[in-house]
Amino acid sequence: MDLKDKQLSNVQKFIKSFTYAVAGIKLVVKDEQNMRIHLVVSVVVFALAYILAIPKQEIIILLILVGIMLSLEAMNTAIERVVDLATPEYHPLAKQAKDAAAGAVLIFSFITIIVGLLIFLKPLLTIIFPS
Ligand SMILES: Nc1ncnc2c1ncn2[C@@H]1O[C@H](COP(=O)(O)OP(=O)(O)OP(=O)(O)O)[C@@H](O)[C@H]1O
Repeated sequence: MDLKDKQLSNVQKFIKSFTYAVAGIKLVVKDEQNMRIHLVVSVVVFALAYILAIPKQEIIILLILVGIMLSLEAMNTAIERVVDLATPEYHPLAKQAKDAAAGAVLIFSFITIIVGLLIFLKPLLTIIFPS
């Protein structure tokens, strides 16, 4: 195998991994209502940011938060699936694993809401109550 073939197979490997990851995203969006809710909220947040002309630095913060939020939701789904695979019947450890994963999503949701309020509250109030 020459260098070109080796590079090609690395590219093919990368494309394969990318395809699997996209399939994972499709699955989470299709199967998980929470993920769809997060996606809709994200679209609304960025539309609002555009309408209110939120500064670029704050848009970047929102992008990071939304990215982490959606990734956490996908990771939560992965944990749920693995737990179901390992323990189809009731088990206290299965409950702890699922509850902890859901807790991780909830913690980050609270943080995102607080940051969202800090970013949006003032511009929204200025529009609602112009002085
Ligand atoms: N095998 C199990 N053993 C013990 N408790 C479980 C088990 N499976 C689920 N639970 C409990 O039920 C809760 C809900 O679990 P479930 O798998 O339905 O997740 P969910 O949060 O409803 O996710 P989904 O987004 O898929 O609806 C878990 O957080 C956990 O407390």
